[in-house]
Amino acid sequence: MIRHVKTARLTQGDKTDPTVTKTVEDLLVQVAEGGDEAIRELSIRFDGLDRDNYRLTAAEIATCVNGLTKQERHDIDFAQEQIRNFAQAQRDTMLDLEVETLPGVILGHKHVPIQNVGCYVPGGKYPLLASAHMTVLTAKVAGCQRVITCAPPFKGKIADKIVAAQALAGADEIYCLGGVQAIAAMGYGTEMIDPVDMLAGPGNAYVAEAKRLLFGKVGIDLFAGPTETLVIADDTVDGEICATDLLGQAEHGINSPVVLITNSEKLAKDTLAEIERLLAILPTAEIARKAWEDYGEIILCETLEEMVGEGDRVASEHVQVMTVDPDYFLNNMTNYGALFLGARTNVAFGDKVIGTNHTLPTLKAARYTGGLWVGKFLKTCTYQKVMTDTASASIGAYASRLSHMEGFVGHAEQANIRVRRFGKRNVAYGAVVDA
Ligand SMILES: NC(=O)c1ccc[n+]([C@@H]2O[C@H](COP(=O)([O-])OP(=O)(O)OC[C@H]3O[C@@H](n4cnc5c(N)ncnc54)[C@H](O)[C@@H]3O)[C@@H](O)[C@H]2O)c1
Ligand SMILES: [Zn+2]
Repeated sequence: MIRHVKTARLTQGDKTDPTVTKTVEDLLVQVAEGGDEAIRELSIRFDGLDRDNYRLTAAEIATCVNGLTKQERHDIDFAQEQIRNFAQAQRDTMLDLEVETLPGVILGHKHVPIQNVGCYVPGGKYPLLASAHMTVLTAKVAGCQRVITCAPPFKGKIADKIVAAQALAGADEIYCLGGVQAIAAMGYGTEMIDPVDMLAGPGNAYVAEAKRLLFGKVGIDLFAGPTETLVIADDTVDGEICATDLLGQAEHGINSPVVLITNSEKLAKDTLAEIERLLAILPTAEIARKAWEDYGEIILCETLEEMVGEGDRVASEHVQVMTVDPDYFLNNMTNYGALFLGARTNVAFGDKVIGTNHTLPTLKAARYTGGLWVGKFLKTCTYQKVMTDTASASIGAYASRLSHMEGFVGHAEQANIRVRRFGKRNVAYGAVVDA
C-alpha cells in the first residue's frame, strides 16, 4: 500500500503555469517587433543592465578569465575536463552507418553537427557557471561551428565567473543577457545577434517556456525548467543524509519540488525531523523551506515494485537512489532525467563536476527524453544510393505500384522512368509489371 507521510500543498509537474505562458508570449512579441531596442528595455527592466551592445568585448572577457584565482581556475578546468571526457566518450559511441539492405541498395546515416547553437546559462538567483560547461562545451565536442552564449548579469553586473567558464568552454560570442530577452534574441536574431538554429540550456520557468514557444522556428534541446529532485531510500541510510539531499536541491528555487520515496516509516519520520533541524541552520533556508512546504512530499511504499511505480509516476529530473541494491532501480525505472546510484554520490556531484550533463528534463518531460548530451547537437541524417541498373528497376517497380495505390501518378512516373531506362526485365527481386 502507498501512503503519503507528507503531501505537497501545491502541484507542479504536469504543465507550465498559464500566467507564465502569457507573460512569455507578450515578451516574445515585444522582441520580435522591437529588436535591439526591446532587448535593451527588457534588460533594464528585469536585470538593471543598460548597455549599447550586450555582446562582451574581448577585453571584458579577458578580465573575467584573468580575475579567477588559481584555485578557481584549476577547479573550473577540472570540471570542464570531466564533462568534455564523458561527452567525447558518448560521441565515440555514435557511429555513422552504411549498409547494403538489398543487392545494390546502399542506405546510410551520418551525424551532422548543428551549425549555429545558442546556449543559455542561468544566473538570476545564483551565477550557475556549471551550465556553461554543460552547454557550450558539449556543443563544441559535437563539432558545432558557431556556439554563442547568454547569461544574465548577477546583481546588475557582468557575472564574471560565468563569463570565464563560457570563455574557457570555447564560446564564440558571449552576451550579458538573461531571461526571455536572451532566448528571443538568439532565436529570432536582431541587429546585434545573428539568429541560431538551436537553443540549449536550463533556466527558470520563463526561460524554459520561451524555448518551448520558439520550438519549430528553432530546435531546442529539451524542456529544462526549475530543478526537481526525488530521493529513493531505504533503512540502509539515515534521515540526515536524506534531508541533506532534499534541501540541497530545494535551495534552487521556491518552485523546486523535492520528494522522498521510502519503504521505511522510521526513515520517513527521521527525515521530516532532520529537515526541520537543517532548515534552522541552512543559509539558503528561506528558499528551501518554501520549496519544501509547497512542493515537498514523502511517499511511503511497501514493496520495491511500488517504489519503482511511484518513481516513474513522479518522473523527476534527478533521482538519488540510496537503497541496499541501487541497481534494481537502474534496471527497472524508466522515467528519470538522471540517476545517482548509491550514497557515495549525489546530485551536487552531477550538477557541478562529475562529468554527466546537468541539463535535464523537468515537468515530467523525463517520460519522453533524457537530458542534454552531445547527441542532441547532432542531426542524424540519412542518405541512399542505388548502385546497379537492376536494383533501380526492381525498386522502381515496387515504388510505381505503391505510388499508384495512393493516387500519386507523378511519383509513379519518377519510378517508371527508371524502370524504362535501367530495367532490362532481368530484375533481382520482386516481379516487374510493365509500366
Ligand atoms: N532543468 C535543469 O537542467 C536545470 C539545471 C540548472 C538550473 N535549473 C533551474 O534554472 C533556474 C535558474 O533560475 P534563475 O531565475 O536563477 O535564473 P535564470 O537565468 O533562468 O532567469 C533569470 C531571468 O529571468 C527573467 N525573469 C525574472 N523574473 C521575471 C518575470 N517576472 N517575468 C519575466 N522574466 C523574468 C529575467 O530576465 C532574468 O534575467 C532555476 O529554476 C533552476 O532550478 C534547471
Ligand atoms: Zn542542483
